[in-house]
Amino acid sequence: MQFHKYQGTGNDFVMIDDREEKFPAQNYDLVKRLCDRRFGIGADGLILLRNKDGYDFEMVYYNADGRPGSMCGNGGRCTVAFARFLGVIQNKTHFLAADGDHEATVENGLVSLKMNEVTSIECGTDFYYLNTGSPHYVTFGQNVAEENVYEKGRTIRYNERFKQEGTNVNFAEERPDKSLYIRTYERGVEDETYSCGTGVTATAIAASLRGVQSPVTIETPGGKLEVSFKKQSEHFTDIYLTGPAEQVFKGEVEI
Ligand SMILES: N[C@@H](CCC[C@H](N)C(=O)O)C(=O)O
Repeated sequence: MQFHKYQGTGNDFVMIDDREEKFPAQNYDLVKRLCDRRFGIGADGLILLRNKDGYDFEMVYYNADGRPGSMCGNGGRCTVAFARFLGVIQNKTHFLAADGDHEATVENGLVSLKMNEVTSIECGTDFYYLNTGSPHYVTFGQNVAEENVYEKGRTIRYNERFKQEGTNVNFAEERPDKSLYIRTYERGVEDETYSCGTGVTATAIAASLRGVQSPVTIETPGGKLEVSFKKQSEHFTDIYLTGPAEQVFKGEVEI
C-alpha cells in the first residue's frame, strides 16, 4: 500500500489516499502498528482521505493508539495540503471531518482551516475546559519550557473526571508581547506532541478571556501557528487556525 507522510508544526501523520476505500478502516491494530515509531512508519496519527457526496473529500482520523479520534486541527491542515497535492482541490475546499463541515484555503504554503464555533467554556480555579472539535484542558503558567508535560498531563488526563473519555492537556505561557507558548499532552498519543491544532485553538480562545486579542500568535515546540476569531461574550465564531503543512516523504508498506 502506498502512503505519504505529512507534518504540520511537527504534528505528524501517515496519510492514505483511500478514495477507492481499500484500507481496512476497522483494523485498529494495523493503524496502531503503522503509527508505531519503532515497528511502523511512525506518526501521531493516521488519516484516510475518502470521497464524500456533497464535499470535496472526507477526512477520517485515527490517533496513534489506533482508535478513531475526534477532530485534529493539524491533521485537517495536512489533509487539505494532501488533497491539493492529489489534485482533488485547488486553493479552496469544503470537507467533512469527525466534528462536521470545515472550510479551508491554501496560500503560500500556509493552510488556513475554519474550526467549528465554540459556545461554552468551563472556567475552573486554575484551568479552562472547552471543546474545539476535541476536548481540551488549558492551564496557564510560567516557564512552560521547563514543565514536565508528560507527567503532569498524564495525571490530569487519567484523573477521576477524565479517565474514561480522556482529555488533551495544554500548558500555556502568555508572553509580554501577548503571543503564547504552548505544549500539549495528547489523548490517544498518550504523550507530548510537538503541536496540537485543536489545542492551540482552545488555548487562544481561553487566553482571550484573559485579555489576549485576536489574531493570536502561538509558538509550539514544532513551530508557529496563528489563531483568529470573532468573540461575542463567550460565543466564538469565524475561528481560523493557520500554519504550514508539508509533505515529508512517501513510501510503500505491507499491510
Ligand atoms: N493533534 C490533534 C488533536 C488530535 C485529537 C486528540 N488527540 C484527541 O483524540 O482528542 C490536533 O492537531 O488537533
